[in-house]
Amino acid sequence: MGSAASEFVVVANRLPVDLEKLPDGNTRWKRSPGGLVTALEPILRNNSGAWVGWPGVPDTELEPIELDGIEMHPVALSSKDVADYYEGFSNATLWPLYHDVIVRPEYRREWWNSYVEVNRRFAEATAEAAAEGATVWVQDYQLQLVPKMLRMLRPDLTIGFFLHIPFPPVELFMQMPWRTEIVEGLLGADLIGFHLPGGAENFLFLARRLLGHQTSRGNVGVRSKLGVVQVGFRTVRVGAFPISIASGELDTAARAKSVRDRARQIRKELGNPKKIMLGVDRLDYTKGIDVRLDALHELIAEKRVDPSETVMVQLATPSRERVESYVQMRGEIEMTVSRINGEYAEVGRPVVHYIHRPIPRSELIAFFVAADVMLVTPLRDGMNLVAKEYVACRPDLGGALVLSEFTGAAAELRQAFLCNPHDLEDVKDKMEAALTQDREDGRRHMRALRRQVLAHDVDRWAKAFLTALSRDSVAGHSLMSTDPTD
Ligand SMILES: Nc1nc2c(ncn2[C@@H]2O[C@H](COP(=O)(O)OP(=O)(O)O)[C@@H](O)[C@H]2O)c(=O)[nH]1
Ligand SMILES: O=P(O)(O)OC[C@H]1O[C@H](O[C@H]2O[C@H](CO)[C@@H](O)[C@H](O)[C@H]2O)[C@H](O)[C@@H](O)[C@@H]1O
Repeated sequence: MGSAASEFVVVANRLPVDLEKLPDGNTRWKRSPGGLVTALEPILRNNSGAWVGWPGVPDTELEPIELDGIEMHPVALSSKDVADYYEGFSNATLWPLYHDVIVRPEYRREWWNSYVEVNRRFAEATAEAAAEGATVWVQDYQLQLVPKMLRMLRPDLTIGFFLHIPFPPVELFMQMPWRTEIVEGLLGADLIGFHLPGGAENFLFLARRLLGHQTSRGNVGVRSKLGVVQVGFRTVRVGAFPISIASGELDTAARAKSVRDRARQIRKELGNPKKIMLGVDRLDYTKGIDVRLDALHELIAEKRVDPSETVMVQLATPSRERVESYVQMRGEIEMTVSRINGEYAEVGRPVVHYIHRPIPRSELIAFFVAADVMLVTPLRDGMNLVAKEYVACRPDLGGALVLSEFTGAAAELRQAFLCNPHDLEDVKDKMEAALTQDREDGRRHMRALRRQVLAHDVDRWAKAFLTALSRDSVAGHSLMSTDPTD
């Protein structure tokens, strides 16, 4: 154990900040992309803990540093680690496998070897950072071997693991050449969390069938009724904890005069259209950006949407830009945007406004406030925080949410215009219904959505998970554990 001694440690592939190297040779920290960071950063900031993660640039060794009340422990990755562990095994093997094989996962032994080696590095860095008896919370698919490795290094720790992406059906998971090692790696934790009961149940089935462990049977509840796996003398619990956002903060931010003014200005800058539709995503093939563009294209062609009255804004944050499937998808999306604009735009009035760079958070909130229809159409998504953020930003009860059934968020946001992204006619119908909804119906739906999002914020998510993880609740439960954590 090192001299550092944090009682609470988050371990994630990325630190919440990326180191940016400027052209003049200086460096600065900027916020990292994605929902995991959005969710966890405020929790750690308010609970003064440590965060172990990669600073986002290769070949850079950094000392621990305190930023915004969080003790950052950077883990160095070489360019080869980034290519093999991050772009390779994490994002060209696990990511597509866990997202229903939307693109074909590649199983390469050298990527797996790198994944094992980098997971060991993270486990060692965490063992150094954690105080005797500390609680460690390991995050996501990039680090599934860390729980077991860390338990071997530091049996005194309480270890939680949370998976932010879907856990796939058994038939798909069984493709994985290193399936046993992954399930064993996860079983090093005391508590394994998934967004949805279905993921937890898939995992329990595998622990039983693949590794022959005794497990509980029957359904897992949401923030309640945990499943149990008996691993020798240890009992590992498995549960569903749907993640959320800092909804109160967003609600307040969206009410600010400056934000409302900016929202009005955005509408003006877009040519004062009758309706603004909005998409906000990392540029990822799971997000179904192509689906909503194709739907819009057909709706215009069928004269169900008038391009002189309706615009779409697609904010697409660059992501995983060296992974081949991402390069290809970017080309296809940009081609579709050009085609729609080529066919239907007037000079100075594009139909689709496409921005391929991150925008500041305050600007993003103003876009949420301005948008009449929010388009969230992933083919598969663990949760999708953007859908919840849009709802939190509508204290005026305006707007409409078109939401794919294949997101984790759809399990909670039942009053949205739910659609099947594999059925283009359904997506078109829901987009049209959202554009033409009756004002009072819209307000009623938004009120119900907001009740859900404001009551279940990210603090409640973390509290539910950490309460279930705490040592008291670990002690003395049996294979029939049903402890409520709500
Ligand atoms: N500030 C900022 N945040 C963004 C931008 N694009 C996406 N985000 C945030 O990134 C997060 C995306 O989370 P989520 O929808 O769960 O999808 P994920 O990218 O797969 O984690 C949300 O908190 C978004 O608000 C952007 O351009 N600027
Ligand atoms: O770190 P990157 O490779 O740039 O990717 C960004 C993050 O994407 C994924 O986010 C997921 O977590 C969200 C919060 O739980 C969830 O709402 C969303 O559905 C997931 O896709 C990924 O899981 C993170 O590890 C990445 O940091």
